[in-house]
Amino acid sequence: MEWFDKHQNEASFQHWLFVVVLIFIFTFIILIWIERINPSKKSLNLPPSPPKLPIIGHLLYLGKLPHRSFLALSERYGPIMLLHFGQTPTLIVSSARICKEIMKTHDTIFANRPNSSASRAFVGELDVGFAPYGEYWREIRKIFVTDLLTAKRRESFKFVREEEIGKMVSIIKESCSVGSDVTVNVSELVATVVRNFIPRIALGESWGRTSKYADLPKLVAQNLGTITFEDVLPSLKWLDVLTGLDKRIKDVAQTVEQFLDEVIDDHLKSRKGADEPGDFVDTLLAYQSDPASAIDLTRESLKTIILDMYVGGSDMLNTSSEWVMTEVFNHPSVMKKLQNEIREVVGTKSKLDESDIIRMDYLHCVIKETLRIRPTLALLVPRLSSASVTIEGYHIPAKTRVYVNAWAILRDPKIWDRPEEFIPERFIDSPTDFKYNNDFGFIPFGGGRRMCPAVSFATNSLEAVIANLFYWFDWKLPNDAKEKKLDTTECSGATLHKKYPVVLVPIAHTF
Ligand code: HEM
Repeated sequence: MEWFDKHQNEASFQHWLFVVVLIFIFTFIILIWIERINPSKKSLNLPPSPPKLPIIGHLLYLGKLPHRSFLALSERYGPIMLLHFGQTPTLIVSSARICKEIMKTHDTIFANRPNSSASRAFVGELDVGFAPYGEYWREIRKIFVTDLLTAKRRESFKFVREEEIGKMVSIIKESCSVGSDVTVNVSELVATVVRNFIPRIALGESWGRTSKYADLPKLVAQNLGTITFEDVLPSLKWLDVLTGLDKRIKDVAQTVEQFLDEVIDDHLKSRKGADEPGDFVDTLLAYQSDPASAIDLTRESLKTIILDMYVGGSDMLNTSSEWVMTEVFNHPSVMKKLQNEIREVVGTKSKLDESDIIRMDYLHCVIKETLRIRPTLALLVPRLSSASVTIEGYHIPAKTRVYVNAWAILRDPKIWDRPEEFIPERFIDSPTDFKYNNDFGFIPFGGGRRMCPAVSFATNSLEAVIANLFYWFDWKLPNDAKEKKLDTTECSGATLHKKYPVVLVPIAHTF
């Protein structure tokens, strides 16, 4: 009897399972059919789109490295595609011609940013990166750019940068003196320079309190790149709670809040006079208390703008320095040529001044070529259309998210000769520049109104770190290295990180 009951139960369970699967398949087919015959969509000339699944849309096409998946898709569907991530319409742009339509012809329509669960938790729409296009964004971006550009501030960056890089050089020299095959983790050392340098210029403090919050920039950048259920399938947002994603983002946001509150309170306690040199927070506080200022800067706005400087600065600079080091090391003839240039320009001074760097033309080319072949933000920062618009005859609805696949454009064979090869020489005597690039083929810092406001600051910092690493030292792989080159595997995330750190043996150069 027991045996009969058990099998009766099993049979009934299998029966129900069969019915559930059948209903599921049936619903799926109906949804695909509805999607195909939807007349409202048929009448609009929307950009090409691969077949999509009900509910999740094209989510499966994202893959581990979306910039690579999108390039493969664009080879089939063209340089302008409309995908749906869950319910979110998303335009994927993979050619310079269409990028120009987005960033120049229709720049004001695409000058907004979409937000996400993470961006709402960290900055709302109050920082430079996520503020909607308009008066408020214009004003805070102006503060940001002005602060980065004033001669006084540039001098202070130079001084702090030289000091922090000097410490890195001393550490490497020490390890050279220990033995002939002692490795250094260059990624970690560069991260330390940046971790010390950015807080000093942004917050006016060095490795003190910030050590307690050492991982914050990385955590914020990682979480900003996270897609939650709420972002793509709002009706399933309860899954974010179930998977712990919601808590993870809230926890990081709370730590960010606590950190920035401490920073602001400390600055308020020791306010500087108008003519004393201050840091970025002082600039913001001075703006806040100036009755002639164009907008009211609340404490919340202040915090998010500081976060832009702190996180944007740290994560971007670390990642790009690692890639420069990797590409240069993996191309010995480039490394030799670069070292010759740096050592020739510095001469017998036995000190590398930042003013020397202006004369290092090949170094500028190396930085450009690295950011071409390894753009730190492979898909830039997404834009959002504020009205419907026609591009190349296609209807782009309002509120469409736009990803410009910079990674694809920067290796487009129609623009670049031998695009997969690392050839800094391509930039010698070339007018192609980060800021003035009218054909939109060279866009590692984006373009148009929302282009990165820190181009010069970022490239100057990168050049200073790299020039020192190749001036003072020759480099080789550890004796037990299995490969002859540094690994170039990429990691998924908003920023194009390297999967493995740069670990090399330094050899102090004898002058
Ligand atoms: C190698 C380093 C860097 C790269 C490759 C880079 C790249 C970018 C890109 C691609 C964008 C989006 C542009 C667009 O939508 O067209 C952007 C925006 C931005 N970047 Fe950078 N960036 C770097 C360093 C920095 C640094 C050091 C800071 C801060 C000190 C910074 C602050 C910002 C801000 C605030 C925005 C938002 C601008 C806006 O929406 O108006 N970036 N960056």
